[in-house]
Amino acid sequence: MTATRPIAVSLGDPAGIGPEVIAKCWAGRHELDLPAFVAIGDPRSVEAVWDGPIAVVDSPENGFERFDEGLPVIPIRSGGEITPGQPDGAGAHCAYDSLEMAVGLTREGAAAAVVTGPVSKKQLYEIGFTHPGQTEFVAERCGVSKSNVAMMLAGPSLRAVPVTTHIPLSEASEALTVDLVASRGRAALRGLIRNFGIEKPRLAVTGLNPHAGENGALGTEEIEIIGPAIDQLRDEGWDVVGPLPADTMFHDRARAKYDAALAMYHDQALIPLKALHFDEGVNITLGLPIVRTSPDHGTAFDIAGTDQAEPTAMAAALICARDAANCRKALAQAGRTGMAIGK
Ligand SMILES: NC(=O)C1=CN([C@@H]2O[C@H](COP(=O)(O)OP(=O)(O)OC[C@H]3O[C@@H](n4cnc5c(N)ncnc54)[C@H](O)[C@@H]3O)[C@@H](O)[C@H]2O)C=CC1
Ligand SMILES: NCC(=O)COP(=O)(O)O
Repeated sequence: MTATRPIAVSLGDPAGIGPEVIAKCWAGRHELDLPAFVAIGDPRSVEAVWDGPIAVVDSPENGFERFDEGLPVIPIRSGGEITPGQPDGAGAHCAYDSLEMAVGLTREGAAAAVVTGPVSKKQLYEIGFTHPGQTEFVAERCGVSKSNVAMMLAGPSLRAVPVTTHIPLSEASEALTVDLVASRGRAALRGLIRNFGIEKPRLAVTGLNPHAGENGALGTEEIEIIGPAIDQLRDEGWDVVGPLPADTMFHDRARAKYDAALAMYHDQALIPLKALHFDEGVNITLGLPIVRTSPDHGTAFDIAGTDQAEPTAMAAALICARDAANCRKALAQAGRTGMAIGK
């Protein structure tokens, strides 16, 4: 990461806890050893929950220069009043515009990485946001097909990637295909090399059904879809095991055997991750030309404005973004892409 390129952080929904956790990160930047960052969003959303110094800036470079003066914020004004815990349409537009600018600044190279603050999917859907989440939005802005990115939730002792993400559970089984499972698996494996520097990544793949289908007696997705996708990845030279029963894949001894778990649906991956690491979980989008991370938690409207929000997951997202950017830089300097083992 070059000296003048901070991380761009979109503040997320102005009525959520994004403004509070990023302000707390700035206040704790020395103890937490955080990289320089510039926030993007409405400065009033920070003022509503924090009485520390704010430096209104006009570019990431300017934010970097003034980082020690106050929390640097590139302003995106919300059209309405901001009341913590009470989201509205104007706030959703502000969250959307902040996200757009943070991604744009990172894509053009003015910022080293993007960290996205928590948004309310419901509020965004109501103003016409057509993507299931920020993951797919960033993928589209980067020109990457949504099936070639993967949403990884990462904590100190578990990394988990769901194949299907923000769709109703009743549709998850229908959405699984050999190609989708294989492409998410490939994105996960490449992502482990490119963002975490793991030279020979090991992937463990869950089944969908109880006991991974019990040899077809409890469901056939393992035989017809997940198994063939694993075979494809193995044929490409990747170290992949599965399909394994999901209920026995996440205890301590099991987790020691793999670098990431590929799960079939959202909660199959996110429940173990959040049970183990809610306060330090990071959401990282794999398969992008830029680095994008986010804290694992949401908008927490129930506690916004009450000074109860823990900044630790946001701090972990900043550190993960810095480390991933540095990892990619080191690979590039070695003339490598990180797209396959040894490559
Ligand atoms: N990265 C993102 O943009 C994400 C957005 N969401 C969105 O957030 C909204 C709310 O989702 P929920 O399922 O309620 O999850 P949530 O993470 O916002 O809240 C769940 C519970 O954890 C608490 N909590 C969350 N973060 C905390 C923190 N940093 N410190 C202390 N307590 C914290 C909340 O007060 C609440 O009781 C939804 O609209 C969802 O779409 C959810 C997850 C990630
Ligand atoms: N459950 C994870 C989540 O909601 C974050 O999704 P995204 O907005 O980062 O795609």
